[in-house]
Amino acid sequence: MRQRLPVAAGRDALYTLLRLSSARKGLVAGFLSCYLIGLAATSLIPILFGTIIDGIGAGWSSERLNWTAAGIVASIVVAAVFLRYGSLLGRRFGELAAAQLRERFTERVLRLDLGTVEAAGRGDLSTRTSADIQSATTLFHTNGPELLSGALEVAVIAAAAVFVHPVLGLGIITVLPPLIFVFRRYWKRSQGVFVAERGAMSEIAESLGATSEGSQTVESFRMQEERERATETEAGEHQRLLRRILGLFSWFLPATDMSLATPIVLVSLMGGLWYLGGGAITIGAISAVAILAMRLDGPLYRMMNSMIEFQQGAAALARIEGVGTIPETRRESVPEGDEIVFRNVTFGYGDGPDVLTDLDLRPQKGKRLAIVGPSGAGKSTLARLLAGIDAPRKGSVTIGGAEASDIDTEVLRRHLILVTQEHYVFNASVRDNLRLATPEADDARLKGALDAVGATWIDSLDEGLDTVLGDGGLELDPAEAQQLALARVIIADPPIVILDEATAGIDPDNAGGIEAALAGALDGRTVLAIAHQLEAARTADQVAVVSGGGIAELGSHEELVALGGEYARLWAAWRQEVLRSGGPVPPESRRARPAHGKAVPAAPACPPGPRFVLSPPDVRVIFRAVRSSPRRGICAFLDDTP
Ligand SMILES: Nc1ncnc2c1ncn2[C@@H]1O[C@H](COP(=O)(O)OP(=O)(O)OP(=O)(O)O)[C@@H](O)[C@H]1O
Repeated sequence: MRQRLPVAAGRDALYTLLRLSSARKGLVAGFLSCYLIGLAATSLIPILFGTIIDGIGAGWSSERLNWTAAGIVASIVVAAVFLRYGSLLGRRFGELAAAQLRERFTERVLRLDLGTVEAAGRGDLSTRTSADIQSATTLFHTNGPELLSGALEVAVIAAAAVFVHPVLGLGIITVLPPLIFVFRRYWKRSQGVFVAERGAMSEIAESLGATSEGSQTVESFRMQEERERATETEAGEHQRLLRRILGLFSWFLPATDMSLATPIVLVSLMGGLWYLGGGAITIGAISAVAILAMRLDGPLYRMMNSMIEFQQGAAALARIEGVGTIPETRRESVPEGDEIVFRNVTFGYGDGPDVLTDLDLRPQKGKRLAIVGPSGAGKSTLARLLAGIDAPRKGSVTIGGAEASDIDTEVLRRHLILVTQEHYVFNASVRDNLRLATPEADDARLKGALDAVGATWIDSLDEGLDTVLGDGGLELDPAEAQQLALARVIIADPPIVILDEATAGIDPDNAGGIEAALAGALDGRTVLAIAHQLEAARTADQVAVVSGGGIAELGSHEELVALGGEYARLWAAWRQEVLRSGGPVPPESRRARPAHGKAVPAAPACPPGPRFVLSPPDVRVIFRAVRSSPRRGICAFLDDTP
């Protein structure tokens, strides 16, 4: 059951908006002052225009009329300069506030418990880190300033109209109560729908991500239709919400249109009747107030147009702020040393059954421990517990005496690195990607680490370590990305390394060599290598077999093969599999041994061609064949399992 990340309440999002604004009081004050001066200047234009009309009627001198006209030109210039500068300040404020929002969000996300992220699903977090951040950023540098400047313009126009003629000016103000009513009603009804719409976007991202990541499984299990149906359901829900938003717009827009038409009709009617009735009003005043009423359209339409994006931004901001409401798990323990102890560990996921039960394990310090076992036995779970991602239900997993799940994340990272099959390549140079954990590492160290993991592709890059990776740069394939991650581990050089199928994405013919090189580079570190490729187990100092919820066997490769238990069976099965698939063969098999156990000279390297798995009764016959016909291209690997 997925547990979506929380969404902050609307007032919390508003509070963030105000807090980010108050952090840049100078810019906000500059923006508001410039806008006010600019808007006052624009409002002066119709007032002066009305004055000219009345002045002509009153027989003003041409000099006086010219000066008034010059006042209009000056107002235009002042308005242009101040509004432009105000807009620049608004955007500058928006960019800075958005940058601060992004930084705060990144910090919060990095502090999140991996378990929380996993429970929410990646789509939720990735939509918040991409589309939501984008929308919230637009809120700060475009829609927010537009709405604010629009509201200011409406206020200044209304004030100017009241200044020209208090009674007619009230005609303009009549637009405000119905508009505020319509806006409020619309906002109340729509904001929840906008938040739901963003959530539906996350679901689609989650679904598409799962389908593309698991494409092989989808194909293998013929799940295409099921996945299509799931995506269609989520897209259908998203469409339904978009229709609701359009439905809300279908009454909001006509209602605001009607409200907008009211003042101009009212002002013309009132002014005309008043003038014709011989009231104390001039044509100039009526013209000025009518022009001001007409100018209301501009800011109000601008505000309406920004509304959808503003609401999407506000919904996005509530989702971003929601991440900050997740209580932070305090991790305060500090390990003393690097000794690892699993003691009576019982663990299961969520409410599910126990995966591990009363497991005890004490890996030897500075040695390489291979963890093997059947699929689903709990090997990766063991790694997650040691990496502090999950805490055991019972018992303890300690590093240097401190509970792994309670060690401060920064401290834990210095002690331990977990390398899985998932590697993220940052949109930065190879050098920056490698130096993430160790900023002080020099180029020689970076190159040495790349060599150790067989990343020869670096030599073919014209710009070497300066080559930019990711979007717009060099796209690494999964195996190369994995090599980069392994090189990063060598550079970071932590005392404990967990390799969870870390070479699984690399071509099997090279994986063995890389594992060996990696083992050399990590010599003296405590390495827990979870291995499907049992070749890694053969070369490890110790092998632990995870089975039945605990450690079923523990010992060296030779000891466990001699024991003839679960490991011996796994080893035999793996070799059979390797032989069948024509992959790299474990060294013991390369040396053919007759039934009485006397070693024979190693067979020459095999050319590509058909391979056969032989059962023990065939051994002698084939031996003779290989010895007597070495040039016939027969290449035999003898299965020496009992
Ligand atoms: N996040 C999870 N939520 C629920 N169950 C999980 C989760 N991860 C693993 N499991 C279950 O826990 C059990 C142990 O899984 P784990 O991945 O540790 O096994 P494994 O030995 O590493 O398997 P494999 O060799 O196939 O990777 C399995 O039954 C698996 O389905």
